[in-house]
Amino acid sequence: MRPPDGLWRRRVASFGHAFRGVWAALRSEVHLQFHALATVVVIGLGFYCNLTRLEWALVALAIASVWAAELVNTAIEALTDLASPAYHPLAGKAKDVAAGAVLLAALGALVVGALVFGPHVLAGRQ
Ligand SMILES: Nc1ncnc2c1ncn2[C@@H]1O[C@H](COP(=O)(O)OP(=O)(O)OP(=O)(O)O)[C@@H](O)[C@H]1O
Repeated sequence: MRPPDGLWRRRVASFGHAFRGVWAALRSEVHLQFHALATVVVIGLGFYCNLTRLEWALVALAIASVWAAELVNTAIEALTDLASPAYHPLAGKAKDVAAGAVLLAALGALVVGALVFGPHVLAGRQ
């Protein structure tokens, strides 16, 4: 069923807000710029290694989870700085926990990268 026009406009606007958020974070966060570079390198390597569909799916999930964790971390950092510019143990906890989410996503991506690309690299050396 087709939603009313106003609903479509709101949905399109929501996408716009979301892309604006990604762009704003990308411009301000050096970590995200590094992720962008790493994403391009990994995708290039994926084509070079001729990954299977399942391998691409794992790599895509790993890339997306690191981006998602980094974006949430950026949002929590901004909110924490707004709510508590002065030192507060809870503000520190919020930032540390958010950073922990990025760390776990990055470790997971590292494992996926090693398991997916490792055999291709080893096969290439034989
Ligand atoms: N308002 C605060 N109150 C208490 N501790 C804080 C506060 N702000 C930052 N911290 C502590 O300092 C650490 C670093 O905070 P900071 O805001 O510099 O983030 P960061 O990890 O350097 O991220 P980025 O480099 O992306 O800005 C936090 O993880 C937290 O432990």
